[in-house]
Amino acid sequence: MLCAFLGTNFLYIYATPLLIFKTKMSDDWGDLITKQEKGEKSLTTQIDDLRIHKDEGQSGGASPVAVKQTQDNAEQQGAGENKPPDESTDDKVSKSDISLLQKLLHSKLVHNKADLEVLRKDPTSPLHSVKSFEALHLKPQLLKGVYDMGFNAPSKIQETALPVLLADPPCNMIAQSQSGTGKTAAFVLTMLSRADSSKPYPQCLCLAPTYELALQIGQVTSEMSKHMEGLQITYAVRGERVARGEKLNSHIIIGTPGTVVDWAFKFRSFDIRLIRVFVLDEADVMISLQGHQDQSYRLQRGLSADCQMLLFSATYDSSVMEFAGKIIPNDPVIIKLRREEESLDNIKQYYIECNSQQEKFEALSNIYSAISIGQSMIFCATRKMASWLAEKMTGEGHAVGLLSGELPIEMRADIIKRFRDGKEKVLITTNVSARGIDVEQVTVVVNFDLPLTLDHKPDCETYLHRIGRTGRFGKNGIAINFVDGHRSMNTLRFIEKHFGRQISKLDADDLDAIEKIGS
Ligand SMILES: Nc1ncnc2c1ncn2[C@@H]1O[C@H](COP(=O)(O)OP(=O)(O)OP(=O)(O)O)[C@@H](O)[C@H]1O
Repeated sequence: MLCAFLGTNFLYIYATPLLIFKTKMSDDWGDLITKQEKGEKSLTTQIDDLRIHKDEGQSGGASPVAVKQTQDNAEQQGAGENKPPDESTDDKVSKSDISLLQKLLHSKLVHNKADLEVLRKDPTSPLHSVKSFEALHLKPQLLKGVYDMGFNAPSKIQETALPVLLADPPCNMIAQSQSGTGKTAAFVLTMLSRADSSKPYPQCLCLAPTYELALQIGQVTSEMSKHMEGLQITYAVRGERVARGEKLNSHIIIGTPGTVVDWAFKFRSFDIRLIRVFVLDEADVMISLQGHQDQSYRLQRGLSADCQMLLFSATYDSSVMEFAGKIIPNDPVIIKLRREEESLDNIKQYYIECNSQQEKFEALSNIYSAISIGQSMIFCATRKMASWLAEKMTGEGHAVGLLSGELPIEMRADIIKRFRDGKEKVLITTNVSARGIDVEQVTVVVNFDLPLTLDHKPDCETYLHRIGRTGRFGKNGIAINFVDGHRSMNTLRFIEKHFGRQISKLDADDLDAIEKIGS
């Protein structure tokens, strides 16, 4: 079935002027998926096959280097209630994978109506917001680059962050807001405002947790600076080499902590004391990766006292805050934009009792035949279950997308994009592989398996996150839960009680009743 998504041997992920990611795929996707299901070499590890090519004639690009997937603390998620925990290693998605996936998916701003919280210890730091980029008095070439990217006005977080970021004397900042709200653009703009291309040495240093995330930032930097003649960017990432004693004459370094530490302290390719802007992006991902925290501290300690220090994160828990406090110790302005709350308002919730997997499938078929469903997401406990269901539904003529955490990240992004574009109307997924994705046009969510935590307790937070995506923007949504036995009925009752919202019983054979829920 995946052949339908990827008809060619090569999947092109990017075709920007700067970089082209190209991955060689197996000729036979069916074989690949079978191997994957048998637990042979995971597709994720095949991201090793990725190659990045510099497009000649562009400045600031990376030279060809092999991409190696970071082996970081992959999160694991338990399988469904019918599976013992040791069978639950179905899907593993790391925080850096989720971050990259979000970057690949966010082609435009995520709007967030939540209130911005600003905290500042130093009352002299500026605090006003700007409604236009002109008001920031940017260099004309930079302003041109910003407009060329289609940015007409600052995003919500940029409105408040940019005046602080561009103030003189420079202010330190810790900023948290969900992915897609404009953080990268804000700090890239800051680096480009402060970099002086007439001085032939690195003045801005940006740390990202992984190779791929560093390249994403580099891409934005190159694009935004395309009218700034002479401005040079260097990637300090695995595979890039500097000769011992060789001095960098580029203005901005974007890299991962390990390589930057080597370049700064071992090879002395640049003088870290001359860095004017230090950015640490994706702090929450950074701390999930072994060694990155210590390397970041080491670099931070090498900076001069008047260097502007900035830290960005999509989440803001105590471990991120502790890290942030050490990286940015001096009077940072702290900006937080909370995620908009998900709610069960506007969502009709139902449950259907079934005795077996096959019965669940038949009930699902009845639903799809009785009501006209715009787009729907179906959540399964395990990858195996998701594949089984995808096959059955495809057999019934449904255009189905199957999202599995084992697939390489760019394939997952492609599957999600296809679903967003309406090319598939049904997206079947496991809990883990759906993390971090927002598909707003979904009208029906089906819990083929109810969500459970790793220790097999009802997972109310995940339930809300799965279902909460249907009833957005005042639209009505439908949630259908399959219950197969005593334990899952208890899970359902727990969730019902937790949210204080009724989950009504639906008879899978009563087509009239099913038709009514769709009206
Ligand atoms: N002021 C703006 N106007 C229009 N689009 C914008 C603006 N700022 C950023 N964008 C676009 O919105 C998307 C998200 O922005 P950005 O990548 O800066 O967000 P982020 O918070 O850093 O999220 P992520 O960490 O996922 O990259 C990008 O496609 C970016 O080009």
